[in-house]
Amino acid sequence: MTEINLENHSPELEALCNEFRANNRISPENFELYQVKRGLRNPDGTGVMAGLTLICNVHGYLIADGELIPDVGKLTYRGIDLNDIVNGCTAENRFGFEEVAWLLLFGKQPTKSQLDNFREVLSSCRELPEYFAEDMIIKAPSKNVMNKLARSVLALYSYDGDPDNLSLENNMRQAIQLIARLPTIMTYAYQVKRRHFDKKSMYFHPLDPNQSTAESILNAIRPDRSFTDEEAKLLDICMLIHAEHGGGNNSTFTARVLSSTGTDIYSAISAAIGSLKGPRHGGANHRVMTMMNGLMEGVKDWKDEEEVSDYLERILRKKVPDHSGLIYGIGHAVYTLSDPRAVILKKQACKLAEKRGMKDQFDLFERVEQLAPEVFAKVTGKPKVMCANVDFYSGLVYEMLGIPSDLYTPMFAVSRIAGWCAHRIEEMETCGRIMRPAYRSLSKSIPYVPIDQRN
Ligand SMILES: CC(=O)SCCNC(=O)CCNC(=O)[C@H](O)C(C)(C)COP(=O)(O)OP(=O)(O)OC[C@H]1O[C@@H](n2cnc3c(N)ncnc32)[C@H](O)[C@@H]1OP(=O)(O)O
Ligand SMILES: O=C([O-])CC(=O)C(=O)O
Repeated sequence: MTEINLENHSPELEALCNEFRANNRISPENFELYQVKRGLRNPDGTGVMAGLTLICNVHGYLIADGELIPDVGKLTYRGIDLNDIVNGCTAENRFGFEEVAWLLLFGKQPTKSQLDNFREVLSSCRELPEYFAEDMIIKAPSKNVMNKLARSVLALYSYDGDPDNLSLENNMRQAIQLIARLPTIMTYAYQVKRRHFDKKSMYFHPLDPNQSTAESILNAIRPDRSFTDEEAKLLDICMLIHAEHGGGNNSTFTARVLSSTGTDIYSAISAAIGSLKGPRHGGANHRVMTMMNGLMEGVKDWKDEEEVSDYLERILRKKVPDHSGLIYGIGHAVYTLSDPRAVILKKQACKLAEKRGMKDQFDLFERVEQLAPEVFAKVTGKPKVMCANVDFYSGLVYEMLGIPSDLYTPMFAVSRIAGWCAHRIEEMETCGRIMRPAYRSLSKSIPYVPIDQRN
């Protein structure tokens, strides 16, 4: 008997893959033929309507006479414009992430005393269960912090005295604890990754209960624990604009799909983290920076639009690593003319770049944002209104804030957990039916062949 060598590119593995290729072709025309909504998208690109929500609205286009008309993007949390939340918190010079988490979970802006109370509860829940860090994080390091977040969230099930109780009260307790603990898990996982894989020092600074979530993250990742109020407030803005994006984004939908089965919160949230890690979703913020670093090296004159366009064309033609053919940070399933979060981040990135002497880098990002749609149209022959999405400028802001690249996508997760929890609870409290779409089968009936008659 030949042993199967499972090493990458081994002839045996290649033979197995060829077996798969020979028996698993579905031609793209079949999607149209059977009216299957590839990617759960209608023929005009809009999403298939899969649910009702009170939590958020994502507006990116208008429909007039059955035609999709591109529009300026608008994002509202519980009916309130995201820009107004950011401007309100900035004008009052206070942190906003905790307030947004309350708004998303409970449906109304908190009063001052409700907010003070909620902040205290969150900070009292930040510590991890006894021996959790030792057993789940330090003893089993992961190269990837998102992977460690997902595994840790799943492991929290075993530390919960009542993990499968689906009452609103229990879901709410678990949600609040998860929102508070995920940043702690993230910073511990990062320290362990640094020590184990990067051979650098690892430090676990004590938590300070008086700090906001953004401050506690900076406290945990800076070797000397120092940061300015301005830096913490900017990180807080980054967190609140990533906190929620409707029920249809892939990770939130994942959390809702799992929740619709009646599974526990830890299973649903760890699956959502796995979804967010993907480079077409939250993982794009990390890929944007890798892509831009490649572009900075590959383009001699950053101001030369032709040279930048040529490089973007090479990306789309899959000639540049990672050979995905994607210009990361550009395009969106809903937004057309603009993603309001990218607009906010761009403004912050520009301000910070001027201060940090990184204006040339910022200008190059802006050039890519402007050129990408026309290069896309040239290469695909399909003109498309596309804009920078939330992931385009976030990595640049994080880099200028001294946040390590290992934490770009995890920062998204520790923010979005507020939205995931709100949607899980909404799914369980207001829907109550298992999600179960259909797949059209293209297989034909064939007879079973006894093993000694097969060739
Ligand atoms: C937090 C977030 O998730 S924000 C999004 C983060 N992701 C990225 O930045 C990755 C780059 N962008 C993309 O891949 C896409 O624009 C997505 C995933 C965001 C949206 O994808 P879709 O909803 O399928 O976009 P849309 O319907 O406009 O796409 C039409 C076609 O253009 C392609 N396309 C869209 N954007 C890009 C891009 N930036 N680079 C290359 N091709 C693109 C799509 O892959 C799709 O190709 P297909 O017809 O061969 O399947
Ligand atoms: O809505 C989407 O498809 C992706 C997105 O921007 C998000 O989840 O923030």
